[in-house]
Amino acid sequence: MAYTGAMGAPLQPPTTSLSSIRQVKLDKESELRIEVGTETSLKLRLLNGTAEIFGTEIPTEIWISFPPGYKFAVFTWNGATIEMDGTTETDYTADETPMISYVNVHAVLEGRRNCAKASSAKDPDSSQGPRVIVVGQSDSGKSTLSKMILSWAAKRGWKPTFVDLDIGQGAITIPGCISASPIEMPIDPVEGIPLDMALIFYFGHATPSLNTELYKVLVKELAQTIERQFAGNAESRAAGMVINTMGWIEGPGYELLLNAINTFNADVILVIGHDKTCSRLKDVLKTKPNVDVVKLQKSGGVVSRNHKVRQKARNCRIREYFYGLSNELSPYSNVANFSDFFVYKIGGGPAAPRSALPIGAEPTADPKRAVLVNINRDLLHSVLAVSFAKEPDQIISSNVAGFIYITDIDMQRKKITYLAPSQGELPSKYLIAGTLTWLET
Ligand SMILES: Nc1ncnc2c1ncn2[C@@H]1O[C@H](COP(=O)(O)OP(=O)(O)OP(=O)(O)O)[C@@H](O)[C@H]1O
Repeated sequence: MAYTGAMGAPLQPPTTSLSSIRQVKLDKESELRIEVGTETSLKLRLLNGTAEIFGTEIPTEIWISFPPGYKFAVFTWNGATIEMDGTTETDYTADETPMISYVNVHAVLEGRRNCAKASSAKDPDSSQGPRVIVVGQSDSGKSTLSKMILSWAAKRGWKPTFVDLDIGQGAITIPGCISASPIEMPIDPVEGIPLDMALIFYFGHATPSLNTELYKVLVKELAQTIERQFAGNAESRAAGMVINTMGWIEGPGYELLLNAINTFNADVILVIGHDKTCSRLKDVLKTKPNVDVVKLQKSGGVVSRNHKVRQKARNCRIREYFYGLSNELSPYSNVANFSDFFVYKIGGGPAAPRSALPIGAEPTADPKRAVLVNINRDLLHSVLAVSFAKEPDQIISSNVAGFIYITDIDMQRKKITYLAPSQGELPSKYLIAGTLTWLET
């Protein structure tokens, strides 16, 4: 059967695919929730009105490209028309969102930053802006809320510090890291956070249970470094920080959460949609009158990701580090001798010599000890961090310059082939290995 339209012009057969160019009109305080199709990217632009993606306003008339699988929402405070070109897995509009409560939090934080700015820099307490920590189960929208309140603050001219303690996904850099970065501009919804000012410590695993002691040590190192930066920079101090945490909030995960709250001296705890954790935290922190525990509603748009999707997201993040979001980066493949590097793993080796232990006691592995490992094919496909340490005993307390990816180990010629973001010698010969691997596809 042939299709003909007005004036007898042929029409395309009807299709069930959502791949055509189409417009969506959004009423005020509503959002368009989108999951980009898994195969191709989606282009989107704002035709009229105003709209933002996770706290960052989008420009009018400019097409923005979103990679396959990307999940996001375009929210409007006052109404907007959006145009999309490409395939989506799903897209729908929602007028019930927790955005008003989120922006109210932003307003309170803004007030505290202003008070901090107006105080004498000599008073370390009153000149300190809010230290916010965002808590919730996996897929409760913690990273999204963190980015939103950071972007709203940056839009008002503040330069708050983003602290990412979520080693599972990595909102600043690759997974397996504890990191921080000042946010000087609203966060680009696609490109994310520039790495040039990031302070990164490498934990080396995507789950904290593999070495909780090391996790705590790195949290402390990062907190102390930020504390020193705040001491010399009144502007950053007044802007405060927003800390994104892991979704592990039960058992040892809860202990790590309390440890993070105390280590960073957090004074605003935002709990997304988890009554039990909220009341537990209120109870345990009631002796600290300056700490506010605030429960916030989870957005109905937050997408749950199963283990496989999370693993895929981790791989994408590592790929993005080396190749960029749309293959715009060209990493270098380098070959080095085994003797050019010292590869350390943290955790292992005896905690104390047997002679120092009571009779009959067995030495246990020290989770905070950097142990030199032999280079062998076990390291194939590992992601190693390049430490800034000058000496081996500084490895655990040093941040890292970046990462390399081991693509070949030649045991006979004693050569390593690795991918690095740039050409030439690495900034250090001390490398840190964990369990983080990547299979380049
Ligand atoms: N309103 C929304 N509409 C559509 N997608 C959303 C919305 N809010 C968040 N998302 C998406 O849902 C996913 C999960 O959100 P997010 O990463 O913020 O959760 P999380 O609690 O930080 O998860 P995790 O603990 O696993 O890191 C992300 O892909 C995010 O882009």
